[in-house]
Amino acid sequence: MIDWFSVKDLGYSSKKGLRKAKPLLAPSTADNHPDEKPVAQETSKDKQPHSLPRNAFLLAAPVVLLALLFANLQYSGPSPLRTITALNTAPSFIAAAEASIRSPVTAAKFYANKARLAWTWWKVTGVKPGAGQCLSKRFVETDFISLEECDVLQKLAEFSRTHQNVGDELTGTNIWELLSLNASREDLAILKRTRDRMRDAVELAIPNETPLYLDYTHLTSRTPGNFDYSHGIHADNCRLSHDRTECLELPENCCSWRSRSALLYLNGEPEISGGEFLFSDEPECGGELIVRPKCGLMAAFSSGRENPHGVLKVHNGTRRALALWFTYDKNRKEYTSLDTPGWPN
Ligand SMILES: O=C(O)CCC(=O)C(=O)O
Ligand SMILES: [Fe+2]
Repeated sequence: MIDWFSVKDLGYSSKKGLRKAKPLLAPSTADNHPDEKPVAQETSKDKQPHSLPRNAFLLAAPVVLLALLFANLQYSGPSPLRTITALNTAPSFIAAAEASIRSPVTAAKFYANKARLAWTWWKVTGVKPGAGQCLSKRFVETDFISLEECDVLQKLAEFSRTHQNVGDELTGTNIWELLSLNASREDLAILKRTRDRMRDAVELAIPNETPLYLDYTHLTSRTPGNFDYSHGIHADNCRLSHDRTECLELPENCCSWRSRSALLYLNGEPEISGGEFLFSDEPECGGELIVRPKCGLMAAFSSGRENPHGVLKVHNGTRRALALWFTYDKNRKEYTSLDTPGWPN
């Protein structure tokens, strides 16, 4: 489940990446030193330093909420969901998304989550999120999984043996391969849980009336290459023309049925240089945006022409990511059966 207005989110900042969450409320002295004698008569002045952080937080919360509300009201363009209709290649997608928002409960969850995501977007990219429009087609999450979980997923990514690119810059592995190579059940359980959580986060942030299914799970490893891009600018469910004004149908075998994409990065901070994820230029989203991959950072977006993206060259190290694609087509679901041999229930 999503951690609404997670307090630990407030510990991050800046374009350059993310620093560790810091607690907002300092532990009280009494907690740290149980043997310390209580002060006999504390004056109200004495109390102030202890209560200030809590008061500051209580005062700041409504101000932040009002600021986010104001940012949303300022935006006067078309409904964010309609914007996707105009651009997305699947015509039924937006009607379904709008219908799903009509339920007051879904709407409340959606807007609360959107306010939180607006804050996260700002912290990660340094750009105000176009007063909300942008967030209906792309968003980022920070601290989505722990360092330990990143390590487990990196270990699974090491199983990769499917060479896919010129110069062997990219290798990837999938669930079938992991099962056939007897990856540990505990590790697979972490993979399963992570991808289910990613699905939930994507479904909540960019909704639709029908359920979202996992279409394909790819654990990728990218190493230094000879080109400027490790993965050139592209869209995931159609083929972008060079001037990016058109997006053509992809061949039958892949992947026009994909509606959502999500990438979760797995490298600890000093492990790699380069390999930045790039959202290509979109004026209402703050122009070209670079997201520096880091353990627990997730970038997610709708898979059509509205989200051209790519990966810059890796300079050092092996860049590892969990890439997921999602579909609304039940027949494309990655697992038709939960009791696939070896796959944790
Ligand atoms: O690894 C990434 O950051 C993006 C990869 C990607 O866009 C893709 O595989 O389609
Ligand atoms: Fe992609």
